Amino acid sequence: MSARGDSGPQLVTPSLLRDWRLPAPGEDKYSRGSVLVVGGARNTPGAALLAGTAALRAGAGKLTLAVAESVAVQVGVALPECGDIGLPETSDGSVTAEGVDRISANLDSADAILVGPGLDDPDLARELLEALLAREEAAGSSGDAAGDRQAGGKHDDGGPGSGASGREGGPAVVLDAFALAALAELEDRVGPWRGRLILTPNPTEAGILLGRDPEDLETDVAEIARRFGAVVSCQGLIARAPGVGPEESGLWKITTGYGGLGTSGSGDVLAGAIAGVRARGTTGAQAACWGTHLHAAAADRLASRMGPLGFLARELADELPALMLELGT
Ligand SMILES: NC(=O)C1=CN([C@@H]2O[C@H](COP(=O)(O)OP(=O)(O)OC[C@H]3O[C@@H](n4cnc5c(N)ncnc54)[C@H](O)[C@@H]3O)[C@@H](O)[C@H]2O)[C@@H](O)CC1
Ligand SMILES: Nc1ncnc2c1ncn2[C@@H]1O[C@H](COP(=O)(O)OP(=O)(O)O)[C@@H](O)[C@H]1O
Repeated sequence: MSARGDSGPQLVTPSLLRDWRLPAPGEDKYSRGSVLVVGGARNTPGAALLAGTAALRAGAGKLTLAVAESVAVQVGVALPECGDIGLPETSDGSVTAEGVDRISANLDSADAILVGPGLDDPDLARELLEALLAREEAAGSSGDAAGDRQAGGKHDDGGPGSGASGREGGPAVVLDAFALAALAELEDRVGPWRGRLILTPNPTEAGILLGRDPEDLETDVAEIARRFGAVVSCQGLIARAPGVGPEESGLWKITTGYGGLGTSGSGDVLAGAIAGVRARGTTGAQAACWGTHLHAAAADRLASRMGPLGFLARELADELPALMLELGT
């Protein structure tokens, strides 16, 4: 099914989502997938909490938050449903790349890894991504499990009606916030993640990925997807790169949401919701379309109850289960 006709992007309507059903809940938390969030500097632990909460509200079965060690205990208490891991940090509380060893087992077992919410240092974020990519490159060259997954993995990222599972190609990698600025500097090293990368830039971050100011967002989001071999969700537009799915490319647009979504922490909730849906076994495009719709529909719902401004990002996450129920999944 072509996602983009001559008239532009395919609209993500409730009826399209009903035809593009989420995986059945399965028997236990393991069948609903696990999410690892890497972020949460000492000054911004809330971003990791918001993202993790959204992942669970979107139905993910297990959650681990890897955050600066000075705030890890508090994060674990604030969200008792998560496992938490303390990462090495600078004297300012910024997470450093040395922590990758501490999350090695989680990187191997997670279905979706979300990097970025609450990272606060551009240089350290780049070093963290470099360390994660180096680990992938080493796994690929030694032919171990992770490398086999990449080599043999299938990235059948079909559109509505596709029964493709997103798990077979290895863990999805969702990047947000400072991890996006870091990725812009690592374009030539992104190979191991191509086909399982999801990017959630706001328009500022889209400009950083493009290396110029955005002009026409439909064209620009598709360009970012193509350059990074990714699915991209930006301001209600979702693009899938050629080669990520069985079709050339795809472009979708959500029909819900408005400027009230621009509230502190909203982007963290969006990234977490997409990671949560992806971990359940969807494809990248399905996760991005579903997560972006749910995030925006949650804002519409809150606005109708509370008014157009003043709702909190964490309240967006709380709306997700009922919205999924209404869509029959
Ligand atoms: N409750 C919380 O703890 C919250 C934490 N947040 C976190 O705060 C951090 C900043 O997010 P904002 O949306 O305020 O980002 P900004 O509006 O400061 O910047 C937008 C983007 O520009 C890039 N950027 C910013 N400064 C840069 C620099 N010096 N060098 C290179 N690139 C740079 C990054 O990609 C960043 O995401 C993120 O980690 C985000 O997750 C926010 O999401 C708000 C809520
Ligand atoms: N007018 C709008 N239409 C659709 N989505 C919007 C609109 N304004 C904001 N959003 C969504 O809200 C998100 C806000 O995220 P962001 O600005 O990154 O928040 P934060 O960094 O504080 O978490 C955007 O990424 C976008 O998905």
